[in-house]
Amino acid sequence: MVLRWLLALLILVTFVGLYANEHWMTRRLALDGLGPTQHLELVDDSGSGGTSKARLVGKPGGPLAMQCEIRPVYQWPFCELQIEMKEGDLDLRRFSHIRLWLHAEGPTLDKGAAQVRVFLRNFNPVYSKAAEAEDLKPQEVGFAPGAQPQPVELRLSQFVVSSWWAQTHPLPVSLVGPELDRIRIISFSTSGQVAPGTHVIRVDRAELVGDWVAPETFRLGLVGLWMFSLLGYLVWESRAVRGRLRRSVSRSRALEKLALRDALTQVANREGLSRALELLIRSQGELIFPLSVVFVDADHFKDINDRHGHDVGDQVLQLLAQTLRANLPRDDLVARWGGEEFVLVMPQTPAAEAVAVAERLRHVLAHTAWPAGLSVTASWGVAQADSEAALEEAMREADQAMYRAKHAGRDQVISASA
Ligand SMILES: Nc1nc2c(ncn2[C@@H]2O[C@H](COP(=O)(O)OP(=O)(O)OP(=O)(O)O)[C@@H](O)[C@H]2O)c(=O)[nH]1
Repeated sequence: MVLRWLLALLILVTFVGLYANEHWMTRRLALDGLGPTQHLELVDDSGSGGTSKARLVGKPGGPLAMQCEIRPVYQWPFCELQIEMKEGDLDLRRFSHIRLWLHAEGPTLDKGAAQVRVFLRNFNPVYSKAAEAEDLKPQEVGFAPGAQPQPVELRLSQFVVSSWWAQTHPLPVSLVGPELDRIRIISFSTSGQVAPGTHVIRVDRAELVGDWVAPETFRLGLVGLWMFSLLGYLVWESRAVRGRLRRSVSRSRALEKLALRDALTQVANREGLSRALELLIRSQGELIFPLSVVFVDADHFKDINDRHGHDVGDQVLQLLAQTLRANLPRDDLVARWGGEEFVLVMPQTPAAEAVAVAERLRHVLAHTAWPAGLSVTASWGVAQADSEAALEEAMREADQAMYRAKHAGRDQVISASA
């Protein structure tokens, strides 16, 4: 469930992120010639021997507007509205576009729409020694604002170094191309082939636009996020699988323990006895021999069931098992062989010693307080095994000895060797 929510969240983050990167995560810088950072200046060809005249028009607080009287005195007459960066040059590599709402009017030589040139002037100590406007490398794009829908969006990569400037400023090959890292002046100028007369250039709005995070980088980040999440999921999943495995192993061990124990008497069952013997032989080897096997069978147990009921019979079996278990050393094994029959396995015990133990147990049974005031006795058969190979035979002999005890009148111990 949590996983589904996380997946839904991840998909949401991806879509919102892509949309935000496209529409909201943009960097903008208004070029308005206002404030302490931008300084507005008008330049015309009077500095180059011409007589063209530029002046600011329009209301204060309104759009930047320049009126220019072009007079064909200087060879390349022009007027230019410059926005100078007063507090440090602009690194335009952080932007991708310049967006312009521009208006231009005036006579043209070809009767077409009035043209404007947009300049990005870059400072570089290699060629900007005097730091005058003409020493800044101009990179330009020219177009007729009236001939296209507004705003006009120019990619910064469209700007090329002005050829007229390159001719008078020979540069090493490494510097001949556009440079956008230290833009000091952004300007709007009349076209290079301008007709004499009155011209107006109005900048209703201008802004530099860039991405906070480049779309390629952002998408790469999203791919990284998905990969990271997937990796996290795989780690989490493999841990969960290991946890489940651990739990199921401990559950099956618990079940195995249950399967090896007799449910009624809580001592080992036949399978449990055989596993315990295997373990004993594997860990102790021949050290467990001589080993004695004792078969114990409750006497007249059917009568107990018949006279007092099955429940009392069960209680007798439980008490018999507990009494045997409680009166034997830890190393000795007690198991229910079936019905009212039990087996005792005594490592490092010769038959004579086992007979003595069985006798002692027989006396304990005689003094035990049985349910329903019963007196419960048992018949005992003892046999000795001297090696692993002799174990099965010893079991058979002990069983037979126990039957001999039954036939001899019950409530007694008989050794196979007797
Ligand atoms: N209450 C109870 N009775 C059981 C259980 N398992 C076996 N019995 C009963 O134990 C009785 C064993 O009877 P027999 O094999 O005739 O042996 P016995 O009556 O003890 O006679 P001897 O062994 O010859 O002394 C049967 O009646 C079985 O039903 C058990 O788990 N609970």
